Amino acid sequence: MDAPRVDSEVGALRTVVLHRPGPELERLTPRNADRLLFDGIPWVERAQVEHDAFADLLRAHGVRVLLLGDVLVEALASPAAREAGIADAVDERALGRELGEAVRAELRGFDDAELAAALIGGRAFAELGVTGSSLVRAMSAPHDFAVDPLPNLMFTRDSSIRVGPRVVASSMGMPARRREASLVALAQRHHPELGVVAPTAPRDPLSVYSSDPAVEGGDVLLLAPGVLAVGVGERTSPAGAESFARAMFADGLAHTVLAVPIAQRRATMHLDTVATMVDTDTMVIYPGVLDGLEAWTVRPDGPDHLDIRGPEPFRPAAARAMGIDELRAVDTGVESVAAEREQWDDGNNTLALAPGRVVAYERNTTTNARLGAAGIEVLTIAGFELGSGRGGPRCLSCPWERAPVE
Ligand SMILES: NC(=[NH2+])NCCC[C@H](N)C(=O)O
Repeated sequence: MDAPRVDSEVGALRTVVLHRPGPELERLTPRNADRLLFDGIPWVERAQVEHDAFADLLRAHGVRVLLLGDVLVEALASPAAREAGIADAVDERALGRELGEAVRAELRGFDDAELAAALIGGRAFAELGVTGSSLVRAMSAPHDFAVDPLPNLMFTRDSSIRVGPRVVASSMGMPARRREASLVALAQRHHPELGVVAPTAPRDPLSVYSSDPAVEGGDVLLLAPGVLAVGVGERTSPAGAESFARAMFADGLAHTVLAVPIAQRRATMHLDTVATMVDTDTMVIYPGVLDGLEAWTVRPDGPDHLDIRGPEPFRPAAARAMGIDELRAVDTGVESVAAEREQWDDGNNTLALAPGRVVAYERNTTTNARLGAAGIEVLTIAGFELGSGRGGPRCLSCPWERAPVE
C-alpha cells in the first residue's frame, strides 16, 4: 500500500489527526494561563462540544478523523512506547533524581488509558501516591504539577508536520509545548496502523525526524507540491527554517522554501495566523501584513550549499516558485478594525477541505463574507471556547492524507 501523502494545503482532505480537548484544559488557571499559552480560561465541556461539531463536519465531508487520544492509548500497548512516554514526562531537573524515579515507578503501574491520560493531562503532586523524603515534594503546593499538562495538544498542526509521505516531529519553540512533539511522534510511530517507522534512516519513505532548532507546524505552509513557506518569528527561528529546508531538500521533498519573516508577537505567533491557502492559487491574508509580507527564496545548490535570494515581496516570490502567474489574495478589508479583530480570532486560519472549500470560525463574519464574495465556499464552526488558546481550524488539525491537486 502506498504511504499516505500530503503535498498541498488544499488537495481533498482524506484523513486528519485531531485531538479532542479533555482534562488537560481543566488545569488552566489565571495564574498559569500565560505560561501555558492561553488567553482565557476555557469552559471545557463547551470546548468539547465545539470540537465534536468540528470533527462531525469533517466526517460529513468524507474525511476520516483520527483522534490523538485514541491513537496514543493504542500506541501505548507497546512497552517501548510506554517507557519512552514516561521518560519524557518526568523532568528530573525539576523533580530531582529520587522523586523523579518515584514518579516514574508510579506511572509504570498505570494501565494504557490511565497512562495516556496522565501524559496528556499531567499530574499534580496531590494526585500522586508518592511519599518519601523529597525537598521538592515538601516545598511544592499540592496543586503544583509533578507532570506538566499539555493543554495545547489540541493544536495538532504545530507538533508534527506531514510533507509528502514524511512526518516531521516539530521542534517546539515554546517550553510549554516541547513535550507535545515527542508525545505525538511516539503515538504515530508506535501505532499499528499509522505505522510510522523508526527515525533512523532519513531516506525511508516514511520516517519521523526532528530538526533541533525550533520549527513549529503552524509556520509551515505547503503552497504547492515542492514549494513550502516557513514563517520565521516567535516560534520558528531562522536556524529552524534553515535546517528544515535542508532536510526537505536532502530528501527531495521540496525544491523551494520561502522563509517569511513575521512579527514576534502573540497575535502573529505562526504564519498561519496571518495567511492560509484557500484554493490552489489563492490565499486569505490579513490586510495588516498583506503589502509588507516578504520572503527569502531558498533553493538547494549542490549537496550542502543553499542558493538564497531576497528579501522581496512575498506574493510574487511565491507565485514564481509555484509556477503560476499570480498568487491571489482575498481582500478582507484593508486596514479595517474588523480585520484586526478577526485576525486575533483566527479569521485567517482556515482549513481547506478541497480547493475553494474551507472551514472557518463563524464569528469572523467580515472575513467569511469576503471569502464568500471571492468564490470560496466557507463552512463554519463555533470557536468560542476552542479559540481561547488562539488557534483556528487549521491549527486544530494535522492533515494525514490529501488527494493530489490537479
Ligand atoms: N498553528 C497555530 N496558529 N497554532 C495556534 C497555537 C495556539 C497555542 N495556544 C500556542 O500559543 O502555541
